[in-house]
Amino acid sequence: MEEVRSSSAWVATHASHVVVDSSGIEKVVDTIEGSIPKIEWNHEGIHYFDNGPLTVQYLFVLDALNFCFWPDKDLNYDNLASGLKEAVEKDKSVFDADRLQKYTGPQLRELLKWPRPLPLEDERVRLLHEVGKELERNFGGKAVNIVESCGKSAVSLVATITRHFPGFRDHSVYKGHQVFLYKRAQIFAADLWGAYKGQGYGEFNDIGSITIFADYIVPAVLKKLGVLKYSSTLSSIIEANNEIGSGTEEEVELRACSIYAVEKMRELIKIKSGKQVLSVELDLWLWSYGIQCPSLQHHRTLSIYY
Ligand SMILES: Nc1nc2c(c(CN[C@H]3C=C[C@H](O)[C@@H]3O)cn2[C@@H]2O[C@H](COP(=O)(O)O)[C@@H](O)[C@H]2O)c(=O)[nH]1
Repeated sequence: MEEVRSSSAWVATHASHVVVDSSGIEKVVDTIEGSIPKIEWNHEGIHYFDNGPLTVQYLFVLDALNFCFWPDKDLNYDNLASGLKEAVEKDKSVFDADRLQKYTGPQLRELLKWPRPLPLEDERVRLLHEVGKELERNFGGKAVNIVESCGKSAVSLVATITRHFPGFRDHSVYKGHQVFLYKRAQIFAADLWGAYKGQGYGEFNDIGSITIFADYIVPAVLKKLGVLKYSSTLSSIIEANNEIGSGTEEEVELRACSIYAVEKMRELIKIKSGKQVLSVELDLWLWSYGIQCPSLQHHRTLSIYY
């Protein structure tokens, strides 16, 4: 996504709280020598997959809710993915557009078998309603129709989703510049690509244009790897587990500098080893590395975007 790459680059070159350290990038590239460990999509089989259109509906609902687990220390992505998987295995109509428009908080909790209110529960329910309503209004109720309308282009899939679904329109205005991050729209394309192994509904001729998904894990991993350097103020906010506001300079810089840093890593890998590594592959490696470091301290922002 050109606007994601170029607006993230603008942030990185005007940042005041986060620095992208090129020697840190050099070190990481040297250690992986252009061959990142191949992480299998659908680790531990937590995702629903039937090789058909219902999987597309499942992934779209999953990525509509794929954000902000950290306020509940027991909740994580796997709970969401496997909870939705069990729900749809039990009742194939559970993600029908008309039903998505009616769920309440308690019903979503019941669906996920979560014993207490979910973080940002009202927003999660509102976003389900938004998805159901727009799917019904414009896509015959089926997410597969969005995929089929994008002519095997991940860029046009992301553009269509961010145009029609405000909840996926992950952007900020930073120092007077609009910055596009599009984390959940891009990860939907990547999840399709991963689930269907680049075939069928996962076939994209431009998957290379997808950037990493600027969540709260990847910036922390890049900091741990010495690729990102934080100001002392920012470091102490994160170490103290204090919240960082959505849309603040600090938050935007953490996310945008992560995107920019990985694009730089990609370029350096190409120069050093001639290998064309995808940001999606780098992301999966960085994210998997992150969720295996229980001590990893990530920034805490209440966001519906990641
Ligand atoms: N950058 C990036 N961020 C990702 C994912 C995924 C899962 N992707 C699936 C696709 C292939 C794999 O097999 C995965 O199963 C979730 N997240 C984000 O992490 C956070 C959840 O963290 P925690 O609270 O610890 O569970 C939350 O913001 C969530 O949106 C990813 O791949 N990349």
